[in-house]
Parts: sequence; structure tokens; C-alpha cells
Amino acid sequence: MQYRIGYGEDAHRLEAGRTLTLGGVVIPDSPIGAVAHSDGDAILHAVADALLSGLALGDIGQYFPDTDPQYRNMDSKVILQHTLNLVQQKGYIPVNVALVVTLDRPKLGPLRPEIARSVAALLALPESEVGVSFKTSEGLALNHVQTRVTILLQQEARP
Ligand SMILES: Nc1ccn([C@@H]2O[C@H](COP(=O)(O)O)[C@@H](O)[C@H]2O)c(=O)n1
Ligand SMILES: C[C@@]1(CO)OP(=O)(O)OP(=O)(O)OC[C@H]1O
Repeated sequence: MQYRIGYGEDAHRLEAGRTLTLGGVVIPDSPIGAVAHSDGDAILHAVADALLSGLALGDIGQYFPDTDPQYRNMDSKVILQHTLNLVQQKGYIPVNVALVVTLDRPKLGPLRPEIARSVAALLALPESEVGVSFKTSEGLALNHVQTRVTILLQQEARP
């Protein structure tokens, strides 16, 4: 059985008057949201990069350049689905995901199950295979969101 580990990161600046979307979940009543070319979903971007890195397939900027107007405001679920397809074409599937979001505000704890469920559904995994942690920056980066992700990939058994 062949296994590969993938690692991904993403960060976005946060500004008032924008939407904050994390793991495909719109964070309700957030006073700040991501400045980005796409919807700025720092979880989905980091998960997508982790999928690609596990198989040395590059990063999402190569597939979805932020200079291309067709990707403006795009739904990051499309990015994740594309990278998952690439991984599956190489004969691998995700086994489990561990992700850490660093964000000072708003508090995300109450949304942990919803975010885990959303990421799990997008990766066709049970919710129990998606670990979600939140950290503050202790005030060092108030207008900033950062996500770090590790993912285990397993080669699909061939009949
Ligand atoms: N946006 C956030 C950030 C953190 N939490 C939770 O707060 C606890 C303490 O975080 P520290 O960074 O001070 O260690 C921890 O249990 C986090 O889950 C949160 O809910 N939302
Ligand atoms: C997703 C893309 C493309 O719209 O742009 P952003 O939303 O700015 O996100 P980032 O994680 O900085 O880089 C990947 C980009 O290619």
C-alpha cells in the first residue's frame, strides 16, 4: 500500500465589508472578510494545495492564476474539486485531513462541526477524518487569516 503526505498553507488579508468564507461555510456576521481574487476561502485553498503537494503536482496558482479575470470571485469549491480530480486521476484518495486556522476574530469554535462536515463532504470523507483546530495569533495579526493543512493520501487498491 502506497501512502503520500501533503501539506498546504494559505493566508488572506481581512477587511471590513467583505465576506469571510472558510471551508465552504460563510461565517455569519463576521465584521471582516477576505481580500482575494476568488472568494478567498483560506481553508479550501490550503486543502487544495495540500492535495497537490502530496503528489508533487504544483500549487493552485498554476491551475487558477490570480491574474486571470475568469477566476475573479470564483467559488473555491471548484478549485478543490479540480485538485481532487487530479489526485484521483493519479490513483490516490484522501484518508484524513488535519487543519489549523489562525484567526483572532470572530470565534469559530461554534462552527467547528459545520466546517468539518463541509470539508469532509467536499473530499468524500467521513466527518471523523477531518480534524479542525482554531488558534488566535494572540493579537499579532488581527486582520489576517491563515490556514495550515496536512493530508494523508492512499493509493487506491486495484482489483
Ligand atoms: N478564531 C478563533 C480562534 C480560537 N478559537 C478557540 O479559542 C481557544 C484559544 O485559542 P488560543 O489561540 O488562545 O490558544 C481555542 O480553543 C480555539 O479553538 C476560536 O474558537 N476561534
Ligand atoms: C485562488 C486564486 C485565483 O483566483 O486567487 P486568490 O483568491 O487570491 O487566492 P490565493 O490563495 O492567494 O491564490 C490562488 C489564486 O490562484
